[in-house]
Amino acid sequence: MTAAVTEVFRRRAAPGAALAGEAGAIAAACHAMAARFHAGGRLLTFGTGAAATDAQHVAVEFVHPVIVGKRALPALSLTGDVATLTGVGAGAGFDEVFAHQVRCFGGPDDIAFGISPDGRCGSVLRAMECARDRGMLTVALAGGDGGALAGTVEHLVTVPSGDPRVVKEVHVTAYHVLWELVHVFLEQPGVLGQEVTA
Ligand SMILES: O=C(CO)[C@@H](O)[C@H](O)[C@H](O)[C@H](O)COP(=O)(O)O
Repeated sequence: MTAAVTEVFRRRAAPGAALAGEAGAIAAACHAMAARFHAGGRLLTFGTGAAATDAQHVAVEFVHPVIVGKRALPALSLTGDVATLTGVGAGAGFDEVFAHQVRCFGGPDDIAFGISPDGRCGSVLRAMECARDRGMLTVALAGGDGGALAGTVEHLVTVPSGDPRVVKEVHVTAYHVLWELVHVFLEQPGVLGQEVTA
């Protein structure tokens, strides 16, 4: 293999290892998400570009688990309705496309789950501000230092890479891990009121 090919594979080694430093943040996020589901809350997911379909992937993992026998949990992606996205975008600007839906659908027991590889996506940030104002739990996946999301959400999981391709690839692993750990906590409701440590 040429050095260039080797380098491409080196950057993609072990997504789980890339998240090792985030274990505590992931566990805390899942514990808080499980508590919201236990209380009857729902998950609203969003992101732009490739993260829009990641948001849909996250929602279907919860609504229709790929692991047979796991409980279905209420989740809705805010990225799939073209009429709403284009209507709100044209009328209020693209930064409002998720915030408007959060205001319509989000309640205080719910969870806002945003994905932005650079942590600076305006529509994700606006939605998180609205979600926080409504008392929703705010959880985000980002990359690098987390960008502006770092100061905006309660639970941030960030992939320590400056390469957006690697960040996006590791995000898939991150949200599968998040889904799995939410179920671990939900299956032991006694731990939902306790402090969680990694
Ligand atoms: O998502 C893709 C393609 O992978 C891009 O086309 C797109 O411009 C951006 O990366 C996405 O909109 C994500 O942006 P951001 O959340 O990192 O600001």
